[in-house]
Amino acid sequence: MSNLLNYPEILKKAKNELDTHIRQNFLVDELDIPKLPYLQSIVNETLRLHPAAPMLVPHLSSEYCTMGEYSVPQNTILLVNGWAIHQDPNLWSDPTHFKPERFEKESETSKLLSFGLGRRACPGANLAQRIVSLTLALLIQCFEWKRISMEEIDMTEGEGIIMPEESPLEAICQVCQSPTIKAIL
Ligand code: HEM
Repeated sequence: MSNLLNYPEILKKAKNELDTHIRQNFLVDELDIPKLPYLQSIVNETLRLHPAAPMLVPHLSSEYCTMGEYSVPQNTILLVNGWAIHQDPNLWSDPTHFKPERFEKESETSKLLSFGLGRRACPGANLAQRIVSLTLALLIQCFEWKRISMEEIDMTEGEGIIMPEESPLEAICQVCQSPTIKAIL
């Protein structure tokens, strides 16, 4: 939501996608998510710039191995800096910019490490993506969002093994004008 409040044109585009694909006076449902590629791109771009697990989960080498030019002895703790990989200018164009459109190119999604890769990748990835997408879709569909002032939302990262914002988000949200949605809420 913080990024969407800093980029109102992206929020508007997501709202238009919802208005186009969801029948008037119906709440968006989990089954609608595949019809909302722009919303999914917003979720991907958020996980790229602000990965919930920026260093993934520590791994331990069960035997001697090599990684690129490095020799890794047995029983070494290995950390993957997903956050840095997600901002590598050799992999992403304009990497520090919040730009969901980059995921219109399907190959971009395969570069994401938000849920890890391989045998120990997150088994909850599918569930997490569905829940996050549905929650965001409902927040956009049901409320009009505004910043509390003209100032941009401060995106400074806080400390911790997950990636919080340093200052909690404060925003204005008003129930949207649709009578059906008003009645449901
Ligand atoms: C946005 C939400 C989530 C994110 C960003 C996330 C991210 C991750 C990451 C990065 C890893 C480590 C992968 C690696 O080191 O290669 C992981 C592991 C794991 N995640 Fe998630 N996760 C999320 C939600 C969930 C949910 C909803 C569940 C369960 C329902 C779950 C269960 C697990 C488990 C059990 C592991 C350990 C897998 C293993 O070591 O074999 N996660 N997750």
